[in-house]
Amino acid sequence: MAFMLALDQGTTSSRSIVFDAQGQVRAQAQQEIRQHYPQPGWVEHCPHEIWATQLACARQALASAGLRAQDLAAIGITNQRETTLLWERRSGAPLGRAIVWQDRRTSSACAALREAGHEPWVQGKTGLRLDPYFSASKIAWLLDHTPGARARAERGELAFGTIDSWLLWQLSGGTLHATDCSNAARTLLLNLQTRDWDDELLALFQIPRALLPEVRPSSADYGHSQAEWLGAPVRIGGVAGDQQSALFGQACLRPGMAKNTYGTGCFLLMHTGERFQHSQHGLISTAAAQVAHAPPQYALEGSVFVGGAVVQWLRDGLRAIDSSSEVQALAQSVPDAGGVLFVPAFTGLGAPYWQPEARGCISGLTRGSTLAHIARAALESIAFQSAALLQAMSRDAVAAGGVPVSELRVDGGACVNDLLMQMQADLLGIPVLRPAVTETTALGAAWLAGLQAGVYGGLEDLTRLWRCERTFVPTLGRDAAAEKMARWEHAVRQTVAP
Ligand SMILES: Nc1ncnc2c1ncn2[C@@H]1O[C@H](COP(=O)(O)OP(=O)(O)O)[C@@H](O)[C@H]1O
Ligand SMILES: O=P(O)(O)OC[C@H](O)CO
Repeated sequence: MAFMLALDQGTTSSRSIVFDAQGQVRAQAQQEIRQHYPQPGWVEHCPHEIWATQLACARQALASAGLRAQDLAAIGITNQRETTLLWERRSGAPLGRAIVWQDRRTSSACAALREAGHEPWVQGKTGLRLDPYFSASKIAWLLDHTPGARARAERGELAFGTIDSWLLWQLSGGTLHATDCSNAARTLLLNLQTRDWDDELLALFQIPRALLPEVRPSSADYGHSQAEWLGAPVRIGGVAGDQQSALFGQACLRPGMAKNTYGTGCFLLMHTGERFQHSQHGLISTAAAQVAHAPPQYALEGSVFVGGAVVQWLRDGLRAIDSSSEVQALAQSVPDAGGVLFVPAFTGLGAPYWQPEARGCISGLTRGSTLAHIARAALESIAFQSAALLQAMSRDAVAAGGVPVSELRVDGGACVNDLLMQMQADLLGIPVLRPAVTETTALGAAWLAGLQAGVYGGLEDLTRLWRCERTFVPTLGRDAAAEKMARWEHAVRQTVAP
């Protein structure tokens, strides 16, 4: 029996999961990582802690599975994307902490580039917006605020990496400086069509090419881990950003197939095939995971900033529940939200609205409104925001000559909530499919690695392995769903400052 070890380095924790060739979880381990908030709007991670926790989890998962390194066919890496760090090539020492994707310190630098009219051509090449979310402005910030860094970068003494590159560097004992196309596509420096770093983008952000890792496909040869880490060298065969990895792990491998991950935020991705497609509806374009020697694949992506986090707010802010899992019972204690609408625009609204100044709003309250109605409206808000994204994707798909999305595959911590999943199916009017293995992010990395190692013959094998645990079928009439969406859109407009 072949086994794969997935390293899943996320924003709040490092996890490692051992999968068998059938895609079943054999063992897993997880450790939280510390969040550093040195100033308002800044978020940092310690690179040493990321590596130490990831390695400890890998060892622990392997031991709990009762396996040795020799039993592993390959390692796959998946990671929080965009998070940026620099290190010294000679010593491997990081130049300070990593700047996390959520960090907004480069907002004004990005605004200045937008005001100077650069966004259209940057979007044309990268599929992205000029936003501090992506890596480029973070790299420039580090070069400008770390004494001597810019000159050292130009001399080729420093390396830039997203978290995948950092883990590869560590695993290879400082011999491999590489990334995969799905991570590189989130830097604002990769030309999505040539799949190479782009000189005009490098010039715009004033980033020396000597800093950058080599870009490889997601399922490809990444060498072997050093024997000291797991007891013997293990082939590294897969690397992908966590959302593209989840799209792969959901076996969304053909144009029009889509997945939504319901975590703190929600990340919706739709495969668009071999075509780099620009959104007409406020979504971003990105590279999907790519298999070596196969054509590049693309996806459209949209994210909801406050998804499961609205349930955390019910718990910690309102103290309406003691744990997230209690929200379903509270929301189900009433037949509907009683006219209450909750737009959780705590930190503005992302795609397809792009309203950074919007703030949260609970409307439609009456004398009869209760916490249960608010809890139900909170759950509905996750479904409404996701539905708005999926509808935008379907419109883009149709505009490109394709067909609307016909089913939605789901994962993430909040997908266990049956009520939420039913609300989602009702609003969308398409089936919502929850897989038997909901660890799809790690599974995607394991599959990418397994493909490279020859555990699987091709993508058809993976399509066959994907199993549905439960399908939520829409029960609401389309007119009623449209009316609900219209009320939601009206409530969204109320959150935007006049
Ligand atoms: N039963 C539930 N119903 C609704 N939301 C839930 C439920 N259980 C967990 N959540 C939410 O899911 C989120 C955690 O999901 P997870 O995938 O672990 O997030 P992340 O990877 O973003 O840290 C939290 O925001 C939590 O409030
Ligand atoms: O760490 P996660 O799973 O919340 O994912 C973070 C995303 O990759 C950010 O783009």
